[in-house]
Amino acid sequence: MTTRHYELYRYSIPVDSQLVLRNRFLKRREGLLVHIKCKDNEGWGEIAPLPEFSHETLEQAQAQTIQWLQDWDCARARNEKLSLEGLYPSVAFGLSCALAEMKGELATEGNYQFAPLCYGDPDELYDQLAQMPGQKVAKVKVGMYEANRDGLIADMLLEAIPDLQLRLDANRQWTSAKAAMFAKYVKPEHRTRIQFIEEPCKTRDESRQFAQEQAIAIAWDESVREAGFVVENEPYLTAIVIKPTLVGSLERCIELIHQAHAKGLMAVISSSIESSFGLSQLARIAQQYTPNTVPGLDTLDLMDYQLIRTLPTSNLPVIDLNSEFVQKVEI
Ligand SMILES: O=C(O)CCC(=O)c1ccccc1C(=O)O
Ligand SMILES: [Mg+2]
Repeated sequence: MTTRHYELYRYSIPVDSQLVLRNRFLKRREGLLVHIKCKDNEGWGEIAPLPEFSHETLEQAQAQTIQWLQDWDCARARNEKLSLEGLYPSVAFGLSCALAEMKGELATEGNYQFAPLCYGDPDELYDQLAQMPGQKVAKVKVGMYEANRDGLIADMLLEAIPDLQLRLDANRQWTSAKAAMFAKYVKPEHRTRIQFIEEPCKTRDESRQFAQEQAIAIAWDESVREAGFVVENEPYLTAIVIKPTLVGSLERCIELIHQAHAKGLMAVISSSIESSFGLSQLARIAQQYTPNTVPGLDTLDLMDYQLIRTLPTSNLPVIDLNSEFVQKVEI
């Protein structure tokens, strides 16, 4: 008779309120760690719906996780599998990671060379880029201030660092007029070093039109999470951004990665502001499934602590399951 064990922990880690998510300041990042064990094999996963982005709340995710774990235990006792179909994306992702770890399907090696993220001050980028081995890729958030300022900054960075590739992220903030204003400040000879702008305009059609008119590459991010999304080749589309916590199970993410690669597009594994625990798993997923693409996981510095598993690139203090920021959830 096989025995299964499962445990759930809830964390709440202070984050620097500099973090602006659609003008909302996040004070703490909260989520769950799930631990499952079957005979000698065990696996962990992180379930952390992101306020304003996820449709599910942490309470809903927690209740659904507990129910799934109980159903899973019963199903396994009958030697049946239990599907992750229909679960909230954050729950499906965290549970699928725990299952994959338990089954030894998740490689241990990770890709920790993230694209440094710049929220506004370009000076901070210079140092980081100088220390970056290999491909120099940085990501700058745009669309929060004046579009012409965004254009000037992008052009200045591309001018100053000749081997720099830039990713820009507008989060659908620009009207077509503002997007054109941005482009006006980026010299034509610099535009090919913009790997992509994530969702420049309010609608996909406006973004497509902008890309063609300005000869600037784009990527889908928000669109990837919309119902019925399929990866298709389009002029100037170079990448899709995959935020697994917002997308769903590892299997769904892998399917999207395969679709993207089949069309010659990059698939960029990206952060939903998970703890270092979740980010380390995302770095492993990136290494395993998108080994030639720099992942977009540079969000750990927003937090005050790392959680149990650390990133080799971080010096932040580490907290464990006994910390005041972690509580066991009684099931
Ligand atoms: O993708 C990255 O490089 C960093 C993560 C990031 O930008 C992000 C993180 C959480 C929610 C939304 C976004 C976003 O792409 O705008
Ligand atoms: Mg984005």
